[in-house]
Amino acid sequence: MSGQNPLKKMMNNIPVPQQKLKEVLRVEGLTKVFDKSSQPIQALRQVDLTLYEGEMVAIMGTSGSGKSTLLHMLSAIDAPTSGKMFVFGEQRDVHLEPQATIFRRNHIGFVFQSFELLEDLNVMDNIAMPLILKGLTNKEIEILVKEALDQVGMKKWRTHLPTELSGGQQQRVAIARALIAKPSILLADEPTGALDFNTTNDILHLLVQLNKELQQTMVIVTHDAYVATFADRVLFFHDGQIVDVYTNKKDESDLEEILEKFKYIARGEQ
Ligand SMILES: Nc1ncnc2c1ncn2[C@@H]1O[C@H](COP(=O)(O)OP(=O)(O)OP(=O)(O)O)[C@@H](O)[C@H]1O
Repeated sequence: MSGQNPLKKMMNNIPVPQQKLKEVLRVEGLTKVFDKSSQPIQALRQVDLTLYEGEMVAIMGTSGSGKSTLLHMLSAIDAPTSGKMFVFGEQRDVHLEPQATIFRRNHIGFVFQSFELLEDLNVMDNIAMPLILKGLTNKEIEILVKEALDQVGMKKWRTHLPTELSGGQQQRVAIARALIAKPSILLADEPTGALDFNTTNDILHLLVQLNKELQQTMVIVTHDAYVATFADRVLFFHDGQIVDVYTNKKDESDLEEILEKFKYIARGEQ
């Protein structure tokens, strides 16, 4: 999309949350260029974004618009080409090792479309993994895992292997694992992409419940407008930029309005 595209004009009218919320993570001028091949790819272009405590944000956008790249930058899985990152208001350089690993352990929980559970470990041990890496004692781990199993409704399945679980159950375990170390932000890349409609609903209700109970900031990348209706804000990406934002009213008009915006953005691609 060129600088003249009308989508860019909408940036002036992006609504921000009304209340004075506590800032958790902020990025300014985040840019990512993949330049290994002969033709460099600009995956993110000067993205500015603030994430607030306890909010659920959905990210939608056309394929290749930079959604996953943004999550990789926010979680310090990969480093941006340029831009600043602020953690609880303080500018931090979290993209170089060993700071990147420490930042991820302390601040980030990640949920993937394909669950990414360790196949040889049972449910309890998969959930415990971030705490083992953090060096907690066995007693501390036991208490926290028990609490997490209750939160995601997987107590009965605690000694089972991932291969003995349904997709929805595996995602419950993955969510428990992502949240057990009480991260500042949960990042989820298409968390319901591999699930059927009913299981998607179960997982979304679980995420909303945990978001409320724990005041957990969540960012969910999704292609599914229905999934986006569960969020407080929906950010629309196109060509490496946030081109629009929708604040959910949490009523029946949301789905229609999100679909409209998404269709408009997809048309802007042509
Ligand atoms: N490791 C990489 N090396 C080179 N190019 C990459 C790499 N990762 C992503 N890209 C490119 O960056 C752009 C953004 O990709 P990204 O995966 O962030 O998009 P997306 O919005 O998540 O897409 P999708 O919805 O299809 O998953 C694309 O053009 C993609 O080809």
